[in-house]
Amino acid sequence: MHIAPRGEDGPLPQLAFANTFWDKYEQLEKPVRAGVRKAMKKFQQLTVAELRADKGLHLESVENARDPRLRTIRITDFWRGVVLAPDDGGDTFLLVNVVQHDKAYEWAAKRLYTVNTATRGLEVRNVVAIEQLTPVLEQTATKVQERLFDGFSDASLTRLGIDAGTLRAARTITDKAQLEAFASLFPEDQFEVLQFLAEGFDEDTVWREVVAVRRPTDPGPYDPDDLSSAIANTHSRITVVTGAEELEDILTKPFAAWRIFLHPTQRRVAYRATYTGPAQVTGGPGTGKTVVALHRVKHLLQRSPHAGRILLTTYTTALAKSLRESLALLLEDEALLKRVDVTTVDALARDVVRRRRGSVPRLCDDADERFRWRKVQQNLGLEWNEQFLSQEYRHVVLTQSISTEDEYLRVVRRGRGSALGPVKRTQVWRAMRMFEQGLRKDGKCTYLQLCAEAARLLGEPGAGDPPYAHVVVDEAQDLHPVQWRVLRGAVAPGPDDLFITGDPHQRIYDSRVSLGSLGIPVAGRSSRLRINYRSTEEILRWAAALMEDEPVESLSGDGKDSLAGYRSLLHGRRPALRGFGSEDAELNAVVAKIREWVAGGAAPAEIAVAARFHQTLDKVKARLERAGLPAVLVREGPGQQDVGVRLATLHAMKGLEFRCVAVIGVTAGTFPFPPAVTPPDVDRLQHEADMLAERCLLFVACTRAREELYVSYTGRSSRFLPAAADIEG
Ligand SMILES: Nc1ncnc2c1ncn2[C@@H]1O[C@H](COP(=O)(O)OP(=O)(O)OP(=O)(O)O)[C@@H](O)[C@H]1O
Repeated sequence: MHIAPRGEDGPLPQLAFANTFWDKYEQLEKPVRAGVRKAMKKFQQLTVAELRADKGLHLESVENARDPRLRTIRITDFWRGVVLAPDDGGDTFLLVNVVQHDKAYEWAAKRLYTVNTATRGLEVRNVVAIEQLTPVLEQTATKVQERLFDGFSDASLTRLGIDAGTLRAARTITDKAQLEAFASLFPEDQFEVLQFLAEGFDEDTVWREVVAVRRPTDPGPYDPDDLSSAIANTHSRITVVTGAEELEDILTKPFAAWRIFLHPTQRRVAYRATYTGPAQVTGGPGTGKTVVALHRVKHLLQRSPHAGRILLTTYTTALAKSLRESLALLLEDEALLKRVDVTTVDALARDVVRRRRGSVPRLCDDADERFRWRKVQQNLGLEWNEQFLSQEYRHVVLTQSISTEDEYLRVVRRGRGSALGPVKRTQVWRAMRMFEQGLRKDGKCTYLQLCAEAARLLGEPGAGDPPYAHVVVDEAQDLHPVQWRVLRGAVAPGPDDLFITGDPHQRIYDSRVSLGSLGIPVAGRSSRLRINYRSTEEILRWAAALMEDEPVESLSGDGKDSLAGYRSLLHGRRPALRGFGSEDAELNAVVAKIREWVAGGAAPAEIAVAARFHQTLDKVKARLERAGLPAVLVREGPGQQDVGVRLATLHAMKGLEFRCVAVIGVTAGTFPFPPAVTPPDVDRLQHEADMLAERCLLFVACTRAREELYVSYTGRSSRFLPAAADIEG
């Protein structure tokens, strides 16, 4: 039980906020928010006895309440707060909602708060709705052969924390859709248990993944009335406020739920005291991998307040900028923030080379690189095209650090699906040499060559201590083995050296790695996140179907990864798929769609249009501007303050998110895009990898949408899309 500090006339209360309150707080009008602040201050100034007697607060019980501990308090003349107040002389008060006057009583009357027998967390249910629904469903359930939870005994369900009221309702459920209808009615932890079971997980896995991550290590005897302990156990939904400053801080700053309420699995992996070596966190889009990476940085900084620097990396400069901003939100202490470098691996490599060698060669961009391979191919009159040569260089020569012809002649070309005998290898090697010499002559290098050089410098004898105490990697799925070598060299092997987050389903640059072989073994230190916090379930299902349940190579390269159990608790409209007879009609339709979104309340900056080609985006921009809608190209790096619909290529959508997303031009000729896919007769494995990367590209773009997803094409639709819609226009 919480022991409160004593005021002169008794204990001062302990104040806590529930997520049900935060969900709506930001949308409340200013005077109502001011009322909340004023009321909450009283909880820090008055003793429990004074609070109960305070006329301004007017702590009042609710008529016909199913939970006698629910009270309402005055916020303004028209708004009331709903508070769970102990009726046993305890001192913890939980603000659960702020609702318009009459509705506050109605809301409160239906709610029942209970302590979960297994997780020991505090849960809320709409007990009135459940009791009304259950007898109706019981009737229909008798007519059905099989119900969703028939395979689980009452004892198993009880062990997992399902209590009598939930059990009776759960026994009536026939399918997943019915279960979803209980999402906002059932107690939260119990609902998650049922969702896991419905997804096919067995009892022990559910215990491990849902119950154990929440249950305190030493739970002691179960006490259904110990509100304070239950509140303290419910980190994922309740935040306890300790001081006046903290209260002011959280009520006045823009609220970002991810800073405070972590899912138990997120909290467990981010705040685990220590990992004995590299640790890995995977999960589908929007499951909070970036959030976990940020909290891990916080944990590492706080754990050792004076020791060593931390590197936080991500894939692009734009994402690094956004990570830096988020980290500043999470860490209020400037001194801690200064100990973190947030950058890309390429920028780190450039820095290492510049420091050690005094200068860095000029970098060759993708177009230049392609041009150079084409020239090499033509000069030598080779049978392989530029794409094949470039991939051979990337996947074999750089990956396996091949530096001599002899090594190349002997190497096992892992991951390649084409045979090359010694004569052919000699020819290909000549191409590799010519490519490297051409770059050297021009004082240039590719990014990957720069990384290879940085990794070599970091590993050189006498190179000194690695620059970082800890490395945290976000968006890890697209890193090439030489980039991993840079990271490996940037931190000494040991406990908490590398913390890696990524999603192999979002691999769009075909980088295949085996982390173990790079000195980054993650076995036994891997976790998975399954709940999507970004998109609605409707968007998520639609997007996941694009992947056709195709198992993809895991992040660490030692098995397969799947999206099993991946889901969202949010619901919304189903994504729209539309086909058009001409590009003109398709472009007009996307402009009309954006107008509709804006009219519906979305700010232009909350909307994105994604297309494969820059030219398509330029056309969209011109039309939007003609329609009086501002638009900005993401490649120009707009800041948060810039208004305008965001226009991005599909590759540039990685890591971003928007309220509404339109993905256009998803036609048969662009997905898959023939120049991006190696023909199977050139290299079978590369063909498969390229096709998968094309699918992933579409998947990534579609999973950026929070509320609305719209996909369109002209003529014939891409084969990755579900059954074609009727052609319009
Ligand atoms: N515990 C949480 N509470 C509230 N919001 C959360 C939580 N975790 C994540 N989010 C929100 O969900 C969204 C997705 O989170 P995040 O970007 O970390 O996911 P991700 O797994 O890195 O996504 P992706 O792989 O698609 O880039 C963000 O808006 C984030 O703020």
